[in-house]
Amino acid sequence: DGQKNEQVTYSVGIVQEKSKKENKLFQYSTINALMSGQYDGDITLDEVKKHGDFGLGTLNGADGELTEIDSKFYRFDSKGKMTQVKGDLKTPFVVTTNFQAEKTAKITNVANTTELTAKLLEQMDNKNNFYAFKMPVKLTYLKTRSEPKQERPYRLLKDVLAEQQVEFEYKNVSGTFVGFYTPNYAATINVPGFHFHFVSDDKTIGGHILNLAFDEANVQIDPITQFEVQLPQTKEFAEADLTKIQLQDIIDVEGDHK
Ligand SMILES: C[C@@H](O)[C@](C)(O)C(=O)O
Ligand SMILES: [Zn+2]
Repeated sequence: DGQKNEQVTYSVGIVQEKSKKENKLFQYSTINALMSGQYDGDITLDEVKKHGDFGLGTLNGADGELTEIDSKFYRFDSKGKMTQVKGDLKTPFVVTTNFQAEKTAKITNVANTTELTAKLLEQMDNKNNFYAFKMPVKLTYLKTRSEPKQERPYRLLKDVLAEQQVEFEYKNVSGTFVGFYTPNYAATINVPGFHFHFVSDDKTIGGHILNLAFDEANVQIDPITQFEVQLPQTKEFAEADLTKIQLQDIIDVEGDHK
């Protein structure tokens, strides 16, 4: 009958509502506690990564600089060695978020962290939010620090870093820049202003960024509108006087003052 057999197919697409990340920064302990010498936390990295896949901090004993990318944790130690660390290690201070870029911005001709922070501020619509920044970048210059594992009785972080901070300088290093911004009103909770760590693509170079330079990169920007602080339930934390840390002490510890 010449009836054309039409093959009719229906494809049923289940529209997956893109799961809106809860847009939260999770942190364990506070920067004031870390600055006060609270170097032994009671949370493991496996527990931390339940709260986020992107972050930074340190390990118990202030044993090096910790950076989290895609839920993997890397320690850059005071000998300049980077290792991926196991999830059963504990941390006294860490911040993490499930990174989700709201926008990406091209940044060019950055000669130092001062210029970088100015360019990042230009991209921030609300400076009373927290922010996370993720930036694959080829750094033409990188200066980082780390510090050795501390022994009890623990000293203030500013004294540890003043005497034992080890600085490293590199040229032409490609990797991932991990940055956070905390509004000054939260300065006793987290590092006020900007806090930058780095992990090279070959996982050999990183740490806490003291200075950097690069020609061009696209920074992914994640405004964060909630933050959750898990307080250590250690005896030392319960007995610590966390009111003695001065804002200037934190600024001095975080930046490059050479
Ligand atoms: C270990 C510290 O150097 C830390 C947490 O990276 C920081 O306060 O910058
Ligand atoms: Zn740091």
